[in-house]
Amino acid sequence: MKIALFGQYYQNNTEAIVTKVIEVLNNYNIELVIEEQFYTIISKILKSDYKTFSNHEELDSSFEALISVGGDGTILRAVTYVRDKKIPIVGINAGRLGFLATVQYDNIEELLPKVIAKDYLISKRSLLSLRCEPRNPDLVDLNFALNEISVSRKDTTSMITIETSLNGEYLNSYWADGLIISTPTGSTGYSLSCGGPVLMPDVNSLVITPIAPHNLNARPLVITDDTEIQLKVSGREEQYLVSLDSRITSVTNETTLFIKKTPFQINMIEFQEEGFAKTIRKKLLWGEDRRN
Ligand SMILES: NC(=O)c1ccc[n+]([C@@H]2O[C@H](COP(=O)([O-])OP(=O)(O)OC[C@H]3O[C@@H](n4cnc5c(N)ncnc54)[C@H](O)[C@@H]3O)[C@@H](O)[C@H]2O)c1
Ligand SMILES: Nc1ncnc2c1ncn2[C@@H]1O[C@H](COP(=O)(O)OP(=O)(O)OP(=O)(O)O)[C@@H](O)[C@H]1O
Repeated sequence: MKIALFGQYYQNNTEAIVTKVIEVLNNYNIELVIEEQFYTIISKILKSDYKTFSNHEELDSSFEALISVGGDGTILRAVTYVRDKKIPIVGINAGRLGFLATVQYDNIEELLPKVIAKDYLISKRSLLSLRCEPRNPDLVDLNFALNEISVSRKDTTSMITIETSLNGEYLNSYWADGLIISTPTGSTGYSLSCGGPVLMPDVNSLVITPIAPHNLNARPLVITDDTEIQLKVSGREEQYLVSLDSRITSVTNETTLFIKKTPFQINMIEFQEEGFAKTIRKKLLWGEDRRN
């Protein structure tokens, strides 16, 4: 059995986490294949040599899982390796919030054997893809997002106007700092900070959330996830920013954006004892209100 390991940083707890992961996998004779740059930064703590991978083409369905060591940002990056290959992803939280990275250091010994035994649930996560007209060379390869695709103003304090249509039907022109098109997974990220609703991860919906809209009646809107969203941005500056999760690029005002669900989903490993409801209580602190 083969498992991939991915991370981006080496900090205080990296050694403890990686050592524990290797110890558990060794006990089960699992072949570990480590992402090349992560391998370089953790090589000083490794006691043997490992095979590496350096791009998405080197991962395939022969991998039983990918372990991401870090925070949510690291999981978002891990997704760019996994893409449509269906390799289940499990995140060990070495960061701050770790909303998507649900395994804590103390649970590694208990939960990793469950990954090996496939004793887990798969939470299927939808993603968004972006098509630009005219074509944008920056957005040819990595044109998908697990959390959200957003547009926002660039090099100006002026608002932008985002003319928005759904399946070709005009919806609204948002006059705002920007607009977020969020997946259910992303609903607890940027969209939530801008007043959007929390969606359960498996609902077939997307959320359109304006960022600081000056049309005060503009509110976050939940739409079905088979909708194609078309955006046309105008503003004082020639360019605006488009983000796909943590990645960002500049786009000119003449560009029309078409956003829709990708044909593939990401398989997130979910343990019975660490479901979404528990994550909301723990990480969004819903459980802290003890009045009832
Ligand atoms: N004002 C905001 O809340 C804001 C602004 C920009 C980006 N973001 C989020 O950050 C993501 C990019 O992550 P990064 O690490 O590059 O940026 P970052 O370093 O600014 O971290 C963003 C924070 O958002 C949290 N986060 C990310 N995805 C989440 C999710 N699905 N549910 C709950 N929390 C989540 C992370 O744990 C982290 O604490 C974006 O996809 C976006 O959702 C949030
Ligand atoms: N492999 C790692 N080992 C130790 N610490 C890490 C590792 N990866 C990430 N961290 C710590 O977590 C921080 C955040 O990591 P990352 O960018 O993956 O997540 P994030 O998007 O900021 O989300 P979160 O709030 O969940 O940490 C890093 O700055 C670092 O302090």
